[in-house]
Amino acid sequence: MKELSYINHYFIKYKTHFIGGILITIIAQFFSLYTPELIGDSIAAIESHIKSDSSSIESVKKILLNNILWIIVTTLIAGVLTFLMRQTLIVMSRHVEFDLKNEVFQQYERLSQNFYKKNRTGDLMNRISEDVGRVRMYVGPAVMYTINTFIRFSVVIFYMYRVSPKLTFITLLPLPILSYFIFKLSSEINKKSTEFQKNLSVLSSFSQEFFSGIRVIKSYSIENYKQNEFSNLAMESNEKSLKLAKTQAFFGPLMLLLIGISNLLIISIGGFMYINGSITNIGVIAKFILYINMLVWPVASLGWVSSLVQEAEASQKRINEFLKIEPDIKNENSSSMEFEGEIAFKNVSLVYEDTKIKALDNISFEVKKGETLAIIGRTGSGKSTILSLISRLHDPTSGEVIIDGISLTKANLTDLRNSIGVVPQDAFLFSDTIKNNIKFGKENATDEEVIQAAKYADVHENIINFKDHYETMIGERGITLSGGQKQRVSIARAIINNPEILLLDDCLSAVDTETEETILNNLQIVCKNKTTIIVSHRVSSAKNANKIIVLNNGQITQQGTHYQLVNQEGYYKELYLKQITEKELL
Ligand SMILES: Nc1ncnc2c1ncn2[C@@H]1O[C@H](COP(=O)(O)OP(=O)(O)OP(=O)(O)O)[C@@H](O)[C@H]1O
Repeated sequence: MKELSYINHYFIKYKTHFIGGILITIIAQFFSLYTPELIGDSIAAIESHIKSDSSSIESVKKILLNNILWIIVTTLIAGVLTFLMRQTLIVMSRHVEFDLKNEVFQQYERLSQNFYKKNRTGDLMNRISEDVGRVRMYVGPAVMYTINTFIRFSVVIFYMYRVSPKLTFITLLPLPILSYFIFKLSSEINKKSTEFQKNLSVLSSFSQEFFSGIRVIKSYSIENYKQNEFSNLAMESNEKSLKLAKTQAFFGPLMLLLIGISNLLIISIGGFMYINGSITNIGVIAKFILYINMLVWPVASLGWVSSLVQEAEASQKRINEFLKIEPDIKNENSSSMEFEGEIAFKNVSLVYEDTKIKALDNISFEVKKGETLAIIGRTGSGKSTILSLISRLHDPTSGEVIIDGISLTKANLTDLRNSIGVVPQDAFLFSDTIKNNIKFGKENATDEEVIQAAKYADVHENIINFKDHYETMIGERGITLSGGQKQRVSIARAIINNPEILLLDDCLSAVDTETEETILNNLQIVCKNKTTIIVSHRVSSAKNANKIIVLNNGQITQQGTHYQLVNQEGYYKELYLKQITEKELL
């Protein structure tokens, strides 16, 4: 219960539901106890009429009618109260589930990229769905059944003891055994159900990957191979579900067996006691049968509840592990800041923690406000890493990244990121309309601003050719954009907010050189007086920059203007000559 103590504050937050639920449960129990009492009394009335003949049939009828009416009324009240009990305690658990999901999600949002590299997406999804779901089972059903059992037990045993202490003791004997077996069975069911669930998530991850990679699968014609893989996984899942069903099938018979034993004990022992006179009427036996049947489910639920609590404890432990993680990148400054866009790297090195790759090695350069810097270099030379340091997705291992004279670690992270427009290499777009994807860069942008940004990114003409224009859905539920279209929508998204700093990570690689030139010319208008950093493999993207740096193995090997670099031996000149020749060949 140590881990579950984390959610105690939710019981305080929802104290009205919680306390209300307990009170309603107590009252419901009292009303539900009227039925056995009234049935017992009715049988006793009939018995005394048969035996003594002293009471007239009319008075017995009156007693029976009266009792039947009371049974209907009290059962109805107990029913309404049971409904209210669920409405308070189970509704409370749904609120807690909602809050906890939000809490976990907020934590996910705080955590930095390293966290996402260390944890698999499936695990992250499980924390927020299955683990939170199990904790809800503790807050809702487990708490509700425990309160219910405790109250019902106390009240029923008090009533039974009042009538016959000896019969009470004997008939209660099988109940702890019942509880023990149900506990064992529930644990087994939970174990098997977890295995089954695990298998199901493997199956759904497999299907998800299959759907995403359907183009590759079809082009390589490996449908049969994938079908076999799927069949094997489905078979495994089938076996696990059969095992689970078999174990679950024991539940009902076990309950019936133990109810049967208890009833047998009441009838036999109660019968002897009636014969030898220690019980005065048969109504007592009827009452006891009904009482014991009322106790069986709460006792059985104790076993079930304890396995629910065990599961919830394990789930909460996993959730707590995530909630306790402190993000590597923290916002240390909450006072609002405005950035001009002067960037300096001072002896910056970065070694990626997990791969131990030294992506940057003692890098120093400066970009003045309004200037454009181009970064050129072979693949894996560290270009994207420089951009990720400017957005502070990582912190350097040594050295300092400075913006407007302030070390990035001291800058307000939210304001910093709001001042930067990023076009990443992979141009990720959400499954939403084109308009919303562009507006993502500026929530309150007008339609005119969206269109203007798309025009600058040279994608407006493409968009208006789609049937639904800017309302066209893209991604899973809509059309598939070409690589170049995606890159341009992504550029529109980055420039719509008119950011002080624009980071373009090889984002024109999928467009032809003509479109590249149009976009670069447009960007010169948009980015007037803004700081721009362009990462590219093409000289054409870099040539107009105020400064170009050439990276190799994380080090700056050359720097200067296009004119200076084409006039010195090195990678830039080689690339320039190669790309000029390619262009001539076209
Ligand atoms: N998040 C990461 N974790 C670990 N290693 C990384 C990470 N990102 C990049 N690397 C490694 O760091 C090195 C530099 O990568 P980077 O992406 O900065 O190169 P790049 O010059 O942008 O390459 P490309 O031109 O192919 O995009 C590479 O060896 C890469 O494998």
